[in-house]
Amino acid sequence: MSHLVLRQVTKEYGAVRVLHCIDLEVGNGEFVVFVGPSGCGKSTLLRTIAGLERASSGEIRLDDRLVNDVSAADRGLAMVFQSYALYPHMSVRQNLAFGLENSRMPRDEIDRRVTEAAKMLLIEPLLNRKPRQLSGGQRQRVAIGRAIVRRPGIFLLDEPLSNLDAELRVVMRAELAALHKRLSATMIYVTHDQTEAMTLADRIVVLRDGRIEQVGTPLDLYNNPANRFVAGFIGSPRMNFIEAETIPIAGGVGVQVNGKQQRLPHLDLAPGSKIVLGIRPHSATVTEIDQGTIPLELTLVEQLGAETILHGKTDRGEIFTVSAPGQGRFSMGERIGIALPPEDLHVFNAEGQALPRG
Ligand SMILES: Nc1ncnc2c1ncn2[C@@H]1O[C@H](COP(=O)(O)OP(=O)(O)OP(=O)(O)O)[C@@H](O)[C@H]1O
Repeated sequence: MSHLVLRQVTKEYGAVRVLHCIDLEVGNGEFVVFVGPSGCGKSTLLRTIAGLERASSGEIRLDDRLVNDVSAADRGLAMVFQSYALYPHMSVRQNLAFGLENSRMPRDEIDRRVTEAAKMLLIEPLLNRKPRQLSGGQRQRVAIGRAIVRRPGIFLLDEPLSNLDAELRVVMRAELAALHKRLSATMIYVTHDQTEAMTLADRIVVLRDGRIEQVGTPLDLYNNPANRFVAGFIGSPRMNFIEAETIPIAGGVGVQVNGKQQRLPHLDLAPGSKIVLGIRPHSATVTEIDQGTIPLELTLVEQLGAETILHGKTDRGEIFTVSAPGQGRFSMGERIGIALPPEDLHVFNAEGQALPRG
């Protein structure tokens, strides 16, 4: 179990900078997840920590040791790839043992570690099979086992579940969470799946265009996104955004929603400021079209059993999603009213930065 510090880490490929001044600390035993859209630099950051890429500038410290010039093999980390990267001609047992044999570890210690990892991952009966004789989930277990036997300071996992079907992903997600607890291991995990990030992480790092947008616990990011990008990225279905302009309301400012004034408490803005209101689909409520509610024309109705997800367009053409509890009778083309409870509204300025809420 190791602890990692990144200070002002940048990575450039030629003239293109793909990581910008990354500052981050990952504590002993922490499970940290990097999320962000495709191409934002998640894998590059992980590979730079692993030593598979060299940082262009900045410092990488593992347990207070500067490791910028230390090779990947000597950093004491283990990486698990999306592609599993198993040796096809070797048995599961040989795949698990291979890295240890290369380090000239005594045979009985290798056998002990292989057996222990195989037991932990429930792959003992598969030890004599070749990778092609395994299912996707079993292969991924072997890939994780190969990391476990090395007893690394940090596990680095690059989209390890993305080749699995939806059901197996959920099972493996739970197993990974249990494994993290059991090993008390430091883990850094890359995914573009925000549900995976929410369910696994102690802390999430949201990246965009090679920069950190926000770092926090899953609920920190969900409840208090620092900006519109994080607000839209964390939470499913994604947050709705509605453009508005502040108006003076007795003792403060507010907004006008469909002819009705709504106060925005604790908002320190001049009247006439352009803002964006954010509301999660599970916070907005479906009601009659009335003064103060936003009319929505439904374009898609998704019956999920316990809830109905309604997608539609406002009269201004903004796309809006709302969740109605239960199995309501809605049809496409129908017009409904949406109420925005003021206590659940997020407010962003014109630049997309979140404004403090009461
Ligand atoms: N070897 C390379 N040479 C040049 N550019 C690269 C190289 N590797 C990555 N990049 C660029 O760096 C940026 C970040 O890539 P990276 O693979 O880290 O993104 P990612 O967030 O992991 O994306 P994805 O989710 O699609 O895997 C991308 O714009 C990519 O094109």
